[in-house]
Amino acid sequence: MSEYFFESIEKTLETYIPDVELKEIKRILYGKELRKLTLPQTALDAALERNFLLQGYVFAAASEELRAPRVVRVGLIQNKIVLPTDAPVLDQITALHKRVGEIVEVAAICGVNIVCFQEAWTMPFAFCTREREPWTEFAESAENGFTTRFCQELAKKYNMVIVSPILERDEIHGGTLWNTAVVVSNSGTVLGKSRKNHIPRVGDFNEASYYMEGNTGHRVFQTQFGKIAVNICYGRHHPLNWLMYSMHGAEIIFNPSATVGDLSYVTAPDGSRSPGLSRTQDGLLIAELDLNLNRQIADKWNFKMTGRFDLYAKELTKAIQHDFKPNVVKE
Ligand SMILES: NC(=O)NCCC(=O)O
Repeated sequence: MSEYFFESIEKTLETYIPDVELKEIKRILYGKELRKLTLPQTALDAALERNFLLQGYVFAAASEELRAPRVVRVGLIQNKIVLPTDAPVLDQITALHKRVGEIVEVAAICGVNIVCFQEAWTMPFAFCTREREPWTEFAESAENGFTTRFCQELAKKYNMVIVSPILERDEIHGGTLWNTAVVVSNSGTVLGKSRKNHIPRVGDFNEASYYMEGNTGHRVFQTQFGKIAVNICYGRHHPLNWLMYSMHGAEIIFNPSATVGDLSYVTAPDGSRSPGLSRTQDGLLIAELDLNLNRQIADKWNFKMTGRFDLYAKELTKAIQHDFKPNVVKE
């Protein structure tokens, strides 16, 4: 019997569920059925030839009288490693640059304005091995490392903002390691970096000995295409982490990850989401977003107005004290 590979939830649903039920299932799973983005034939051909999936969806917003639509295209790239993990370190990094570079070229044909690579994209996902060498050798300077310079070239060439999550070596602070997303402006300038705030300590996903807890807070980057933030991987399980990026004004929050599931998707403030890519193949997922949807949904649900943040700020300040007494009423 040939080996069975689970490709994606969507593929399985589309293969086995009749159309009428499928429509309803998709509505429940995705909030609403998103329109597929019409992509240029040259891009579709190039993706086929370069052996990666290419999909695109549109997250529309209602038209407004006083504001023009603020449409931006974002791209998310997922990719396998190219060379075996015992190949020379620089060869592994260079091969990944080449692979991701050819996907970015297709993103450019599709008019992507901001592209985000996966967590620690220049290396095999080694953080769950607990080995030191050679993995720490993949760490680079966020400001002028080999990979950042590569991204600066791409950003300039394609007029695209690039979110490049790497293992960072910070020479200014004694060569310490961090899990960092470098944000490169479409001008090619390094806008800055944002470090992973929460480190998983989940069984073998114990990354604490590889890098330190981030100290860049909830930084938001003002780009030509909108205000963006990066909540790296495990940080997604911490609702306050999302909240704080939003408090600082983020309009798009990227969540680059290296994990065990099929989790690469795009979701909008109205709760709708795109399908994910394949669990086994490289891919580029594009979403066309009208950023006006952010305020429309904020006005509809009033979460910021009803959030009672003052109340929580006071309660949390008390709750973190060592002598905190939980507010429990007993008979
Ligand atoms: N890399 C990482 O943070 N993995 C944690 C697992 C997850 O958040 O899915």
